[in-house]
Formats: sequence, C-alpha cells, structure tokens
Amino acid sequence: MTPSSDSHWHWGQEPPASPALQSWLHEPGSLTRLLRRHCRQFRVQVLADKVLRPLTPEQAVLLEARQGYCREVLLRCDDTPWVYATSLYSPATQQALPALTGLGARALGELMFESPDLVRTPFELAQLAPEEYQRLTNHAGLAAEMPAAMPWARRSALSTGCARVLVTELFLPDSAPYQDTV
Ligand SMILES: C=C(O[C@@H]1C=C(C(=O)O)C=C[C@H]1O)C(=O)O
Repeated sequence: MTPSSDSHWHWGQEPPASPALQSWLHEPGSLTRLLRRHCRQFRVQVLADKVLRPLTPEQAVLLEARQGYCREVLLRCDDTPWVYATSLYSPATQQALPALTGLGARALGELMFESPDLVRTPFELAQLAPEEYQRLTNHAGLAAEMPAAMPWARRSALSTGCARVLVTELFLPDSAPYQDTV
C-alpha cells in the first residue's frame, strides 16, 4: 500500500478546524526536526523500503517513470508512533541522490533538508475515512482502536537539484501536540 498514490485517499480536502493541527499540517520545514523538538527520543522505524514495479497508472503519472521506489516508515516519539510516512521516488531521483537508498533509520528529512536548494510544492490534505484508517493500522501493525476523530495526512513533493521525492505524512491519533482541540 502506498498512500501517496492510493486513490482511496481523497486529496484536496478542506483544512481541519484545530489551529494546532493546522500549523503542523502546514509546517514547511523538516517534520523530523519539529518532532525532535517535541520528544526526548525520536526514532525512525522502517516498515518497508522497496522497488515498485509495475507502477499503478497514478504512480506512473506522479513519478513520470515506469518503476519507482517507496520507503515507508513510522516516526516514533518516545516510542509512540506519531507519524506514518511514505516517500516515493523515481530511478532518476535515485541516481541523482543515491543516499536515498539504504537510509535505514536515518530520517529522509535530515538528508533532504541538508540541501540549500531544497524546495517543496504546496501541501495537499486528506482526512482518512474509517475504513482507510483500519486498512492502514492493519498494514502498519498499529493499535486498531478507532479514534474519535479520523486522522489527517498531508503530501508534498520535495525537490533538490534533479531529485524529487513525494512525501506523504499521516498524523496518527495520540496525545501528540497537534491533537489540541479547537
Ligand atoms: C520529509 C521529512 O522526513 C520525514 C522522514 C521520513 C523518512 O525517514 O522516511 C519520511 C517522511 C518525513 O516525515 C521531514 O523531515 O520533513
């Protein structure tokens, strides 16, 4: 499952009402850096790092390629998974930025935000439907309880030189700072 290209995720939804969540969803800097500021111990848990072949038609359009790579992680703060993230990129990007492959527990954000020429596209937002959330929790091995409010995700492409990575980040329901009520 690769949410950035999964047609079950309805991108382009209206932003949520909570100001805290709004500010997290629109944070333009490195999310890794922001998360590190909010916990004692930050950890990247790699769920998958794989070649996508063949691509779905939507992935092929997003990547402008016939095959691609997908890294799937949980960003854990003091061991609690706060963010589920996927990164999709093409073979051309892999060649332009070979360090992308085999990053292991090093955060992709730390690699990309090192580049002074890094730019990102405007964020698209999606709120998960309960069945999508259930699918994802099964897939990622997360606690399966249904949250009171469905979580929000954002996606944006990060580019540096010829490298372009489509990053999708889902803010998991927990006692994280972005869960402040309105
Ligand atoms: C894109 C960033 O990096 C984060 C780290 C990721 C990883 O290590 O695979 C994936 C997505 C991001 O949430 C960031 O820090 O902004």
